[in-house]
Amino acid sequence: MTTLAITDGRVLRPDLTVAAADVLIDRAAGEILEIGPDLAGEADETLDAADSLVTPGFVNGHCHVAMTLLRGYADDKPLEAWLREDIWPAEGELTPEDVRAGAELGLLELIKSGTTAFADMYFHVPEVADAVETAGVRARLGHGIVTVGKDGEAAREDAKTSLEIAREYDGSADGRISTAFMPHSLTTVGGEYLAEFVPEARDAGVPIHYHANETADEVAPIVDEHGQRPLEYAAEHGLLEPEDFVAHGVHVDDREIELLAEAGTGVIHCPASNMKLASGMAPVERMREAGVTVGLGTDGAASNNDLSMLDEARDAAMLGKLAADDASAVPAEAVVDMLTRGSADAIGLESGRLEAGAPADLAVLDLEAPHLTPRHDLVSHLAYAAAAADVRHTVCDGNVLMRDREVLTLDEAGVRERALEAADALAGRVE
Ligand SMILES: CSC[C@H]1O[C@@H](n2cnc3c(O)ncnc32)[C@H](O)[C@@H]1O
Ligand SMILES: [Zn+2]
Repeated sequence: MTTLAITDGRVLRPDLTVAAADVLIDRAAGEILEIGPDLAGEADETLDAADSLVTPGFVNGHCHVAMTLLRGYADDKPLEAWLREDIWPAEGELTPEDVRAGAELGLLELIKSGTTAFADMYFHVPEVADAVETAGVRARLGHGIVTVGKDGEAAREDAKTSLEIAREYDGSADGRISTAFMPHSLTTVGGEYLAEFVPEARDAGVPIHYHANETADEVAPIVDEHGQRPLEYAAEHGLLEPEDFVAHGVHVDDREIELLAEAGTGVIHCPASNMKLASGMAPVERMREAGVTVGLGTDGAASNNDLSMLDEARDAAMLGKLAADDASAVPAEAVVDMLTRGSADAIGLESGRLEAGAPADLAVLDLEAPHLTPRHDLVSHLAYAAAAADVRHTVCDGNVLMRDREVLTLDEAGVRERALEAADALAGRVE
């Protein structure tokens, strides 16, 4: 057994207390062996965490990681116009190589900001999976299905692709990659395809992930056409199971919150995307009070415009208070819980907590910074004051992905150069 010790840090425990301790990791198993004093002597390798906070690696519960190529490409529009006028035409030009370049850029950003796991919906998933395997993070990946505007054959092909990808890649990259069946949303995938393919996804044993209740404009047609709220419609189509998770959940009423809580279906709150596209304010406090598992996600870099989960945490706290008209709503502890355990639980991963037996997925944040001084409360700092640049080490599955701010699994300069080239060529093709 080879071991790694994270030494002399302050460790964020599952009960959200902080203790001075070392973390001893079994590298081959990718698991935490022990958290306690003076473990450096038992380790083959050490990672210094003096003056640092050791936290579970952040879990990004909803992303389109390759959309980094479209960062800044189209801003300041609402969802529907943004997708139809700008994003979908550009995505129509993306090659598998572009998606690989965009995914690597996004993964670089995730590792540099302390994220060790993410859920991703996109196309050209083999390229995303390959990049994830190289980068060393954990991911739940899926091919996003859109059937509107397609003939029956093309629509069925898209759904079949999602199922095949989910079957083929589940458990790949030494178990770091898991998958899901991913209909894009309840309005962009026809009910007949849900009826045909959801039972197959259940047979394949993979969860289902989709955008839901993101904008008021997306809710209205479902109510008009089916006489049901979107999540009632989703339940009727077998899309609300404990392993499933929905992105956004902004416009949910009391009955839908009850349905989510009863079903155990997770919600990934994406506050930055919801603010930028002016989609609305999710009732996070009410969902958490009702017992819904709530996690956090960035959504894609084209609607955010970065992939920092620490930014997302701060946004969730701020927006949650505004939505509830209550400064005590969505407090720091709730936000840190959503950033780590909440997202992990929602997307069906064991990570998100630092304790013996848990996956060795963690981030180490440098506390020696003016904006993290003084240190009354480190949970408060994580929720409100820490930033991506404070992350000094990132570890996933027992492997050091970034040491002292140097990413070890990806060549940063090469990744940036390939992404720049791909983005410029893409913009040229779309014009
Ligand atoms: C078919 S792959 C996924 C698909 O989703 C698009 N997308 C990005 N952000 C959002 C969002 O906030 N709501 C709905 N759809 C979104 C992305 O551009 C891909 O086309
Ligand atoms: Zn999305």
